[in-house]
Amino acid sequence: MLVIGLTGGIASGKSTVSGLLSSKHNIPIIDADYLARAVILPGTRGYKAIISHFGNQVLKPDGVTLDRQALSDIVFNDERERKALNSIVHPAVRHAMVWEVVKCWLSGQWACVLDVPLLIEAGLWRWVGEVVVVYVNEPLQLARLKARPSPNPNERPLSTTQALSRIKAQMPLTEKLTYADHVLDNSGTENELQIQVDSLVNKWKKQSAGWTQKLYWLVPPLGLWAAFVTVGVRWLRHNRKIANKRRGRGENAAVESIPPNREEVEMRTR
Ligand SMILES: CC(C)(COP(=O)(O)OP(=O)(O)OC[C@H]1O[C@@H](n2cnc3c(N)ncnc32)[C@H](O)[C@@H]1O)[C@@H](O)C(=O)NCCC(=O)NCCS
Ligand SMILES: Nc1ncnc2c1ncn2[C@@H]1O[C@H](COP(=O)(O)OP(=O)(O)OP(=O)(O)O)[C@@H](O)[C@H]1O
Repeated sequence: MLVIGLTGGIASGKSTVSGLLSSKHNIPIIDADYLARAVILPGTRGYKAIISHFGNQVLKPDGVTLDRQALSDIVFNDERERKALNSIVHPAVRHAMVWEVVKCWLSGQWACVLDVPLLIEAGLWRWVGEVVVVYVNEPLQLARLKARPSPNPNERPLSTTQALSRIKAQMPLTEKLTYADHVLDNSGTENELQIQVDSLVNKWKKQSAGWTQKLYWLVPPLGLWAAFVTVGVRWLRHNRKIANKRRGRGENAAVESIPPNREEVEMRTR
């Protein structure tokens, strides 16, 4: 089974891509944001740890529900507090994710997607077969983040300062590109994004169509061996990229691997 790690920057379009992968191509999605919510619901160990660390200031007036906005204001403005929250939530999310992958494998899926905003930062990129980064430049990212409707209608849209502090809480997207096996450039329309997604899925389908995939499923030790080889090759390839980057070549190569966005094309042709 092909385990695909899908990442990007905040509001770069990961959910839009995973929506396409799920609805159009029927690929199961394991959504880290969803799991991160589930592991801190009232009564869970995560919930108790959050209250014990952050206190009642992160509770709504009902005294039970977590006030996500209040928690965001703290963690997106203070790296130490963000690390504290991560250390509560991330182990539980990782645990839940492993189970979801096992369930996909047992049900005979040919692929599954881990939609994880912090795939690179948390080191999970090492454990997937393919890393896909959804890319937009920062001005477009900021504009889309501010324009995105909040799931809670009572919440005000993010200010520029709030939006920037969320963007800065993650590794710069250009740096994430150095980890990518595939880059989806989301600077254009959703239709243009869909064309890139379709072509990537076709490539994966061809790659997974052979008898070896069926053999790996039927003979689990072989499947495990193939997974170890994939992970080992990924580490070696990335170390080589980093070594090239240190020699001053790799970073440009990664950035050049994405198509120029519309504004850049317009500027170049002016
Ligand atoms: C801070 C919280 C309460 C904000 O909740 P809110 O509903 O406003 O946002 P939501 O959960 O939908 O996250 C939106 C986006 O913010 C970014 N983000 C969330 N948490 C983090 C973090 N710790 N560091 C960097 N970026 C983050 C991601 O890109 C995510 O997709 C929540 O995101 C949270 O519990 N974060 C810690 C867990 C985490 O790291 N989640 C990311 C996936 S594991
Ligand atoms: N090609 C596009 N053109 C215009 N708007 C887009 C495009 N792709 C995504 N959007 C919009 O940008 C916003 C962010 O997209 P999306 O929610 O998919 O990003 P995300 O990377 O999943 O964000 P997060 O990390 O916060 O979960 C959404 O409002 C979405 O509708």
